[in-house]
Amino acid sequence: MSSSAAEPSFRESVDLMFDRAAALMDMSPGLAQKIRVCNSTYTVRFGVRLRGKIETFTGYRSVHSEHMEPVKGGIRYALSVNQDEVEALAALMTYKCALVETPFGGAKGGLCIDPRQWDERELEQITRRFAYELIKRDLIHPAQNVPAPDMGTGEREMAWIVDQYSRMNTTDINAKACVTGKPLNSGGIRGRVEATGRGVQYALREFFRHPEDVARAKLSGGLDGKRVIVQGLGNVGYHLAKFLAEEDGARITAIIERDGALVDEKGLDVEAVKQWITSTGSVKGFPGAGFVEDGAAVLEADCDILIPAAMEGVINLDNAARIRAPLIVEAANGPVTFGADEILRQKGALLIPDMYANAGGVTVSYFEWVKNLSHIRFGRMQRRAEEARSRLLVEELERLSADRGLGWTLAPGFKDRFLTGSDELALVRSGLDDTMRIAYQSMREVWLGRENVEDLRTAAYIVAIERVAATYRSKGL
Ligand SMILES: NC(=O)c1ccc[n+]([C@@H]2O[C@H](COP(=O)([O-])OP(=O)(O)OC[C@H]3O[C@@H](n4cnc5c(N)ncnc54)[C@H](O)[C@@H]3O)[C@@H](O)[C@H]2O)c1
Repeated sequence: MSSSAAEPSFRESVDLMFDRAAALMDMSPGLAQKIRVCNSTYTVRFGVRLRGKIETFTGYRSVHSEHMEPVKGGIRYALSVNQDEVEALAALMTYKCALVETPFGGAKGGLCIDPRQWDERELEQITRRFAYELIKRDLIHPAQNVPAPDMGTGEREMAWIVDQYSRMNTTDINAKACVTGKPLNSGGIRGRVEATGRGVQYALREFFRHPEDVARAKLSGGLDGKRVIVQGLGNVGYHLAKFLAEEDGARITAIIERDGALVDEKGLDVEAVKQWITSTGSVKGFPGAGFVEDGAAVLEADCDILIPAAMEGVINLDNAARIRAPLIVEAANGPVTFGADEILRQKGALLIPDMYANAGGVTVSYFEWVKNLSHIRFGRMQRRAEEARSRLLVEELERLSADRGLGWTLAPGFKDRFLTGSDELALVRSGLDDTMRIAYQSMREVWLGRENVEDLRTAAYIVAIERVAATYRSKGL
């Protein structure tokens, strides 16, 4: 995305960020090098007969670190997919999983394809063939390598992949755990589709619980009324924009898409914009909002929070100096290049890094994987425990009221609702919320507690690298 000749590649950018953090740590250069490099990248070229001729596709599955297995990371469908990008994304997965303590190594996959050029039947053929190539080599496997959706893929592709794996491994009782982000009827979990956007919301809520941190971004108060610009109204961007607007009172003052940006200082109706894009294929012509042809220029507009949620490299050496947002939340992976990161820091902007901000997806993927392996509806066990706790609480309230002659009565229906316990979605949400709070605390401790650590990204890298290093130290290389 970035155009300056001085800009490093995406993978180099991730490595430079790693080096900046590692230089502040007490770790041997040899171990740092081992953690930083990508273990392996598999390239596959395969042919599929489509529309009367043979089309050749190129795909990748990169494994960055197997310090824990399975390795985990999405599969991206885009024409821009290449080895450098897949390796950068795989490395970020290693650090992300370590930061939020999901017990996975890091991986990523990609297929060079514009999914909009093919119809559903053709996409199924292509996906099954790509999956076949990866399954054959254990690059999709419940115990070794578990993909998930990323840009250009979703539940539909994951359903084809799990079905393909099941056909090729008919006796594997854990087949459903070979991929996450599946539809519910293929072994998915409630709350996975929205999980990354929900995680961004929880990350922001946690940030705004710390007034000193908010002040460092030259902001004050909470999320209510904050002016937010979102780039990319796909899976991640749509959910986070909707939740922030509908549940936290934020104003989405601009939505930037591929073909332009919509702007409205009063706040855009996210649901209406999404429906418009779905029905017309574009943001153009959306009624009642301003339209800017050069969408990328809107990244530089005045706002409180800028959330790039589309792709990497969009804030780079060319535009970083003109970015006005005091707070930038990396919902996408790698939207800010290494050079841009330095410029933003010098300007005093505060950045919540990708490996933390968008970790909601992999966190809920972990819950889905555990659900598949345990062969029991997620939360059935916890539900029993919660019901028992709730029952004790209600009994205690009733006893207190009777003892003291208070005459308290519980609202009609309340007791029943209270005693039903939590459903799967509530458990997923509370597990995700806990994860985002705890990870923020661990990052924050390093950010504010250690000398020479100036920013949350470096802090996040330090926490992640320390955890990966600890695993290597205890189990050996
Ligand atoms: N899906 C997940 O669970 C997940 C998890 C973690 C991180 N991410 C990251 O979030 C980002 C978005 O992923 P997604 O799953 O939402 O993808 P998606 O394909 O669902 O949506 C991407 C959106 O961005 C738009 N877009 C693409 N290029 C753009 C550009 N140059 N300018 C403006 N808009 C553009 C697309 O039109 C689309 O609406 C990626 O960086 C991905 O790696 C996704």
